[in-house]
Amino acid sequence: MAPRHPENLLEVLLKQCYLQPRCAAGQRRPLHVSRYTTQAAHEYHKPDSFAVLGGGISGLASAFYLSKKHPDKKITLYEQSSRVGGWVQSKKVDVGDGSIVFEEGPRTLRCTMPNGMVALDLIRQLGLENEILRTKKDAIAARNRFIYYPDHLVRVPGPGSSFFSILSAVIREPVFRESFTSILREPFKTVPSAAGEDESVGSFLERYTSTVLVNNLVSPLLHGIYAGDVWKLSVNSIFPMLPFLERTHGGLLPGALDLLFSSEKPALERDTDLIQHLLQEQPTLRGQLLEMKDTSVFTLKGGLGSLVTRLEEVLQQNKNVVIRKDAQIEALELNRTMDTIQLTTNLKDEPKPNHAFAISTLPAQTLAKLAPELDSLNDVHSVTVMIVSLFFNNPNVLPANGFGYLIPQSIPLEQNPERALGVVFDSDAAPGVDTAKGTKVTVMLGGHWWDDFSSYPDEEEGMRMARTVLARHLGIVDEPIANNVRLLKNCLPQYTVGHQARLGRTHRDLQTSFRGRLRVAGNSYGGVGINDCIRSAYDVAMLPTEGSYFDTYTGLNNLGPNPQWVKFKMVKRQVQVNTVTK
Ligand SMILES: C=Cc1c2[nH]c(c1C)Cc1[nH]c(c(CCC(=O)O)c1C)Cc1[nH]c(c(C)c1CCC(=O)O)Cc1[nH]c(c(C)c1C=C)C2
Repeated sequence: MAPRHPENLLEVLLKQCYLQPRCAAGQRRPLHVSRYTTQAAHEYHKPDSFAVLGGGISGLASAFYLSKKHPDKKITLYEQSSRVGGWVQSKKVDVGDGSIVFEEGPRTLRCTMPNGMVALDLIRQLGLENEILRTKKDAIAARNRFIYYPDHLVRVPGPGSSFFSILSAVIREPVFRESFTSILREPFKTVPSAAGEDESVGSFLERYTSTVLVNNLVSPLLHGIYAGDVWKLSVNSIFPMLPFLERTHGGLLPGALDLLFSSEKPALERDTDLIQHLLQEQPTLRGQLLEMKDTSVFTLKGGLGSLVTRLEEVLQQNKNVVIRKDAQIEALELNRTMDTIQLTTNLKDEPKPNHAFAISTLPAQTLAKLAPELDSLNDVHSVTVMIVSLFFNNPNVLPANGFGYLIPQSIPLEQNPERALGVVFDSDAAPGVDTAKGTKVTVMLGGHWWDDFSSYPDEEEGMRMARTVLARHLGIVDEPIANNVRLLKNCLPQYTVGHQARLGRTHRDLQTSFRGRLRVAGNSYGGVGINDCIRSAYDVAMLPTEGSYFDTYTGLNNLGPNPQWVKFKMVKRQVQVNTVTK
């Protein structure tokens, strides 16, 4: 399956860029007029102070980038709770012979291009590069990934697997056998020519394969990223390369073959722009990326919570940045006379702050409540996940080692009454975080399975469910010596069919109703991972805050339907970005 971002291709680009001191600039649009460096034609508005709404990773990163780009401006970050960091939180627990870190949200970062590049650069700017703990590409967690089907762990063959091991897996394992024979049962299926309409990932891939294959092999992947339903998530938003190849080649197969063998490779223009920009701005990033080339995923000493803790520290050291915790935004509107963003808050000393412009990193539906003009955002709903982590003092409690496993949608609920999505083998996936000897695992429950639920299990019930899953699936009946349960209510936005059209409408609504004074960033729009959030913060904060184009920037400029594609061509080890393909 094609990755969401053409990582391999971009890795090639980067490697070439490392080798060449100067990356060939795109012919289509010279770098000096890229969206990151566009200069105002004339100044007509002098921003005074800026607001950032929401203190999760996107809000903190937005405030950080704004403070770098506008060192003389006052920036106020408003966070409704008493702590910043949002879903990113690490809890250290001492157990007898050492300590363990429970991640209450995301647990690792990946060096994918280009968003991972921005995250890595942020880590460097925060002075955290020596805190990085890597899981190498040849580590057991990177090599062993499992699906649970129908009643046992099945190893998914990876890129290095031999033809015979794949063949033997297909013959032996029902999950593969049923998937592939189901395609053979539907050999004369007609694949309608692409109408350009968005559809679900499931329905797109079903046209080329089968319902059984989608349920068995694709749904678990989307459980692990979005905790979402493969039949509802949008193919245009999640795997944009697939419909692009279908559209431009009249089918997925010719498109995939072309991708494999052609010297010109497609990529989203917004991504190639960013790569070129970052490599020019931060020359040392090349070396850092090279150092990470053997890394599958990484975390930080103390867990990913160290990232938000450090961001908060750095912001607090900046006298121009104010972090207001326990600050509830009650209303948000454009003050048409002053051309500013007028907030109404619960703050006694600052009930009606006025800002030259604001970046909202609030969840889409929360923003839609504050700004009814942005009603398309009401449809970006989120799912709830319960994260149950358990630590056993037996270092060999797992029947197999690896990243962990995901549970496909094809497992009927009678066989998955706990509605588990998957289990992460944390001790393998992120080794080196804990000093205590033992095994740490995390059971993820809920997601789209809980869509219609009006209430969720409490901590005790969650723990009972997780232990039942571990006993049934892995035979683990040991008593954990430490545990942690966290309910993440509405933590993962769902990019369902029509997501990009919604973003297109929101972009226009932001322009007409807020004239560029309100921009958006965060996980509701262009990606749900930490890398995506940091990239969205970078994008939105780097846009000009004054000038003739100011009114048109919303943070969604390049995220709507019909994104711009470019083609790379390698010429004498340099990269040319020169062909635009619609
Ligand atoms: C709250 C739980 C989350 C689930 N998915 C995400 C979160 C925060 C976001 C996410 N997870 C992954 C990606 C892809 C990019 C990547 O870093 O590889 C994204 C955007 C992959 C992933 N899924 C799981 C792990 C350990 C990873 C690696 C990165 C990470 O730590 O997030 C496990 C996992 N995540 C979720 C489930 C249900 C699950 C099950 C085993 C939901």
